[in-house]
Amino acid sequence: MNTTPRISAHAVQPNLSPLPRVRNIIAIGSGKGGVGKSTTAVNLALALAAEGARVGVLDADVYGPSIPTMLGLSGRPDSPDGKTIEPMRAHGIEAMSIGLLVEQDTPMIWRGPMATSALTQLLGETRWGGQDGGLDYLVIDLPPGTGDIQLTLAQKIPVAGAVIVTTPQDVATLDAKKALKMFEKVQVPVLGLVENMAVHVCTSCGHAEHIFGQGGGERMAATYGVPLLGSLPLEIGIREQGDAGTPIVAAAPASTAAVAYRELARNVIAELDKRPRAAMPISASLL
Ligand SMILES: Nc1ncnc2c1ncn2[C@@H]1O[C@H](COP(=O)(O)OP(=O)(O)OP(=O)(O)O)[C@@H](O)[C@H]1O
Repeated sequence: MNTTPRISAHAVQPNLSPLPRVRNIIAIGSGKGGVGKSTTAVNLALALAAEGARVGVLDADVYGPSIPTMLGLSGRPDSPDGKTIEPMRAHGIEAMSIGLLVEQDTPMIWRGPMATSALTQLLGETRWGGQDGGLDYLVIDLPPGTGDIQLTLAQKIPVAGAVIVTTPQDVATLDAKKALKMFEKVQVPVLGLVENMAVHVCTSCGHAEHIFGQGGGERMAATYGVPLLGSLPLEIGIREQGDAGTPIVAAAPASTAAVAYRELARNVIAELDKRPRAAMPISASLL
């Protein structure tokens, strides 16, 4: 197996101050809620790490943070200097979430600007890659939709590319198109789509069913001229492992689903490779 990491570094939008230790920020968005955005974000992050990269994940879903549960994280992150926060670690990747800073049952009753400012602070004040000499990829799990938070974050954070998650269902692709348009409007390159819950194979009889419809992701990708980066099955193991805090890429790396996430990760890297290179190599930007 070739384990040589193929790490990309890309130009970011002008006028945005890049995070000094982060080479590529990948935003994971969706139009509709519940389509599997967080599940995709954590498994993609782990799959990128399995390709040999140093990876972090930021849970930007302030109103429904699920990354701590999906990564099996508990407790509070450390702040040795009282100014910056150490990211927490799980399954070989770094993670930060508003959910790690508040009680689990505390609702975030914040208006858009407050949530956005809390998130940009969380992003900037976390010592990403502090122990590993930097991160190759920081995966940001955005809240669903195209509201104030997503828009402001997309404008404020130097995102190398966005990945849009949808199910094949019309109501989901319709909203995914809005997310795609939003990224285009704020000049964040759309790397492509992920079609989640594309097919369900019965564990008893092997019958394949397209519960949420068939070909929706492919059609949308063709219509908008963006790649279909991956197609994930609707599978009980993906749900169970997410709930258990050991996502399927970590728990069952040889499973069909994990192999599909690894392919997604390689496609994301390949898409980033097609973008213009950043002027500064990571070794220099880390100085
Ligand atoms: N491919 C899959 N197979 C089976 N279950 C899945 C799959 N993808 C996601 N799920 C499950 O669907 C539910 C919603 O997934 P997830 O929380 O990742 O969605 P989301 O789009 O991030 O939701 P939200 O809008 O709340 O942020 C979870 O219970 C998750 O375990």
